[in-house]
Amino acid sequence: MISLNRTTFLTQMGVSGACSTSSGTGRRHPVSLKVVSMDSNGRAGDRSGSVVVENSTMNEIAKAPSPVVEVEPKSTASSWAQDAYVDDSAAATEEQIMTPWSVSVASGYNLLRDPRHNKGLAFTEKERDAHYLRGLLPPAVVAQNIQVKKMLHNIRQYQVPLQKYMAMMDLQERNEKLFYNLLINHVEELLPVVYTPTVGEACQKYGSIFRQPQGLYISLKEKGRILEVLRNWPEKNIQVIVVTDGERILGLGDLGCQGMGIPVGKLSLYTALGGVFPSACLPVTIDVGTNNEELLNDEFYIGLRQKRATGQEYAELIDEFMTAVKQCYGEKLLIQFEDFANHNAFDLLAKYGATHLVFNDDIQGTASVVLAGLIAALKFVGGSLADHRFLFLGAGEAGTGIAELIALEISKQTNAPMEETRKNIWLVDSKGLIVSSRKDTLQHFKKPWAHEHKPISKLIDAVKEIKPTVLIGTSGVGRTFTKEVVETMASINEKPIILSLSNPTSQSECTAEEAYKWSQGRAIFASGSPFDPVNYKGKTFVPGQANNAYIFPGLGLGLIMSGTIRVHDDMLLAASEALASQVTQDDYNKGLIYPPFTNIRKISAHIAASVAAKAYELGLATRHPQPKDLVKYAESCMYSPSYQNYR
Ligand SMILES: O=C([O-])CC(=O)C(=O)O
Ligand SMILES: [Mg+2]
Repeated sequence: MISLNRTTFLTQMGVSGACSTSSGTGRRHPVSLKVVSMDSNGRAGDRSGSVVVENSTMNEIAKAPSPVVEVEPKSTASSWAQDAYVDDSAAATEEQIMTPWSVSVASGYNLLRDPRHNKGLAFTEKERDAHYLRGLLPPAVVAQNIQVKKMLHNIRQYQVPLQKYMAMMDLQERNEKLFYNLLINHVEELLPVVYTPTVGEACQKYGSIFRQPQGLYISLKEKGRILEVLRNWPEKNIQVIVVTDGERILGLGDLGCQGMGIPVGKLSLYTALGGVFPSACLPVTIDVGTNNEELLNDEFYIGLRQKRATGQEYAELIDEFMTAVKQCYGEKLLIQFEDFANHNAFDLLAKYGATHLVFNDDIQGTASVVLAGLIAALKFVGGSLADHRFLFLGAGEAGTGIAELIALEISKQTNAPMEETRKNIWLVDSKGLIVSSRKDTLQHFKKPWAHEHKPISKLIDAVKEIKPTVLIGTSGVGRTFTKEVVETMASINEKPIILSLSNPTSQSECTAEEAYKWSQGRAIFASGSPFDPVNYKGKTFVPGQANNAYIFPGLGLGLIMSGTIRVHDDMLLAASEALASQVTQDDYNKGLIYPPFTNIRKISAHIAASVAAKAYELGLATRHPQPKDLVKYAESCMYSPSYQNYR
């Protein structure tokens, strides 16, 4: 048995940066980190996690007579994963509680139940010998591509999308590499299963389908000890957190604690589409209660059974969380806010934008993807953004976020001030057109859009009056782009741009079929949730999916790989331009304003490179020197779902 100083050990593992330059060809040991913790009564608990250690790193360990290696719990803590866990230091007093660590090579039964390292039947004969797996597996050795084929076959047997979702989640909990291999190589087919729209239904029924917990739950019960709770998570080198409080899950409203499906789903896309390592991703749900009566009365509900905490109680819990994650994971941790209600989302972004690397997917990610689609759509319809008139149904996070980014892009293109460029952009909310006479009663994020106009209460009248060239739905209310609305758009424009962005499919403002049929095949249409191609009068129309899934994985990778410490609007513009530039002539020929998801890893690498380049230009990147070829660098940073050889 040998001891390693923890700092040396972790540095050798490259855990302070997932973008290590490992060629991926080296042999690796599946290593489980084991934390033996004690509660205040001195009872021992046990949390295990795993890391893969490069062969060279493990040479010394390999010489050890036993596969169990203990890591010295005392260390000069300042360099342990750079910013992390600084209080566990040599200077700490005896009264200060610390976490004793040990590390062991995963083997035998435990290895088969460790999703990060399990390969199932793909373990080779040699690995079965070396890792005490003899007899624990049937004799057949099966290659990963055959495992993928089998899983795909099995998933296709399920008729019900939720069953497919559950099968995918089970796989993620059983064999992570296989899960990602399947998802990456069949992304068009499986994205709607692990993500929108099925994830919406999964959240609604999360309590009854709940098997293995995924992610970290932080509820009001944990107030005052969030730092401690974070330490229960088995991974220490976290680079991205997606956090929700479950109050506005997609267009489905308050799903409380059951919103966890969203951070889990978003982070699996961070890995599958953006190549961020799964071990670096942490899904979090903050449970402050729910106002959803149905859930409160549901015996299978998994969250706190109380009405939502608001005001100071809410703010204090969020603040404790934000402080704790920065203390634990450092300045370069990316925190993605997801599906918070409007009344918190803007304020949280404004508050923490100054102190943390934060990004609101619903405000900024959606804005960036829509702007990309519009830039691409101009190839069909001509003119510049400044020549168009925009009307939104929905003036929440997505609506005002998109509107603001369009105004910013026009302002950059024309040098006109934002107050001017906003004037061609109109928003309708539940009370009608947002106009100056409503200004006093408007929420602050709507005020910049209150232009001079007589009040109009109905969308159809606003369409007739404003005569938009682009109609964008972000209201979260389904079927609001009626036949009359679409027909009116088609009577005003030769090629009306119609975006039905609300999710999931049930909340879409209109279907793809309706958009094409009611516009006689002239609409340029995209939606937040996927729709199948539509045949109209013998022609096939392929609707694009204007979903923030195009943007956040690449944007996140760009921020992480450059060590960026703050998100800047110019990075969102750079992401939009990079995405738009990936639309090929072939895509245009099919009527697409977004490239297919099949090429998403390549697209994400381009987005990441553009975002990183902008971060370097703005002086916000901390990884120096700047890599020469940022696209290649982004690709080299990406997680591979292929199995690695274990010695
Ligand atoms: O999750 C999605 O599909 C897009 C999104 O952020 C939302 O609708 O809130
Ligand atoms: Mg969202």
